[in-house]
Amino acid sequence: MLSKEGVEGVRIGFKLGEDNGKREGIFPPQNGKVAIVTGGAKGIGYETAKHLSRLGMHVIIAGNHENQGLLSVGKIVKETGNEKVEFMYLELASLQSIRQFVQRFKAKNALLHVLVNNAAVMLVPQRITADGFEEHFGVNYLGHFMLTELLLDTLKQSGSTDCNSRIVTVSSATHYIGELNLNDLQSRHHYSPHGAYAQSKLALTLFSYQLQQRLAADGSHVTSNVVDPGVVNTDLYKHTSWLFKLCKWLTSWLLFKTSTQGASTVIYVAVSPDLEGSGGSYYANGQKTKSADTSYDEDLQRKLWARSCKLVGILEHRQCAS
Ligand SMILES: NC(=O)c1ccc[n+]([C@@H]2O[C@H](COP(=O)([O-])OP(=O)(O)OC[C@H]3O[C@@H](n4cnc5c(N)ncnc54)[C@H](O)[C@@H]3O)[C@@H](O)[C@H]2O)c1
Repeated sequence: MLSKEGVEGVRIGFKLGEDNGKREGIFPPQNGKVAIVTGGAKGIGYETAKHLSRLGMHVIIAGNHENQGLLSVGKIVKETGNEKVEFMYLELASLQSIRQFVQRFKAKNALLHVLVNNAAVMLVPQRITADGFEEHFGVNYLGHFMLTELLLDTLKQSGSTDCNSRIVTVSSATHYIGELNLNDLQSRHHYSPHGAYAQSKLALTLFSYQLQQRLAADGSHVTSNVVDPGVVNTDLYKHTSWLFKLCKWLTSWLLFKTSTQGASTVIYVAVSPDLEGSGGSYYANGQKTKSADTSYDEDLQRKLWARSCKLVGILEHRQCAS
């Protein structure tokens, strides 16, 4: 099957966005490329990892549940026939674990063409990470901030003019109602699970745009984009009320996307030739879309960046230079 560039393409079994039928999931093979998918053992991350493997990529599932990760690797190998799929332990709630993950990855001397910042928790009770960060902020945002920062040199080495490396950060429509409280990023004065999740997703969106600016300013062949996968029937909702779960159970066939549908925009942004060299955008339903006005506030982006460097203990002038 030929993709629109005339390259022998791989159909990966879904249609993109709401213009179903106009654009199908046919992408050029990605053999020889390497991807890391955080939280790739289940849900949207699993489908992303599976489809990237089907395209021939070497995929690393980075997650904090080893058994589940190994089971997912086995399923993907069986289903795609691609044996270059592996699990590597990564606990995003621990800066030490993130550092160790990056050390182990770098010891492989592999390139890195796609980083999918996908893992998340949602609506968890007030809890803190190993480093004392509020869990939504620490896992969803700061963990990925740190991971990306430590992998940036490899991403830069792996990208080229006609084949940029790609950072795909999974946000959520919830970011539209998010507020970033620079005076209380850890929600110590007031905690609401919804507010904390929304703040983490707004932070990821601000980060992704600021990262793109910095990458473009230093002429890197790396792009950074954000994706909203839509409302998807996954375990992310396990901390919701029983009433919500009942409604979800009754209506999921109608109102919720499947994980494969949820992964479609993530995969599109990770590999589509349409987006070569293009960064700094927000995608939903396979289309470039406007994110919340606050997310474009460059002053806020820079402030969050500086604060994040401080919180994770990275010198701002390292990669984070303003
Ligand atoms: N499901 C939806 O409706 C929906 C809507 C909008 C955005 N999203 C986003 O999509 C992404 C994927 O979510 P999903 O729906 O597949 O959820 P999911 O619960 O099925 O998967 C989340 C993954 O993150 C991993 N994870 C959680 N905490 C971790 C930690 N501390 N360290 C390492 N990994 C950790 C989990 O193990 C799991 O593999 C998330 O970023 C989520 O915010 C989902």
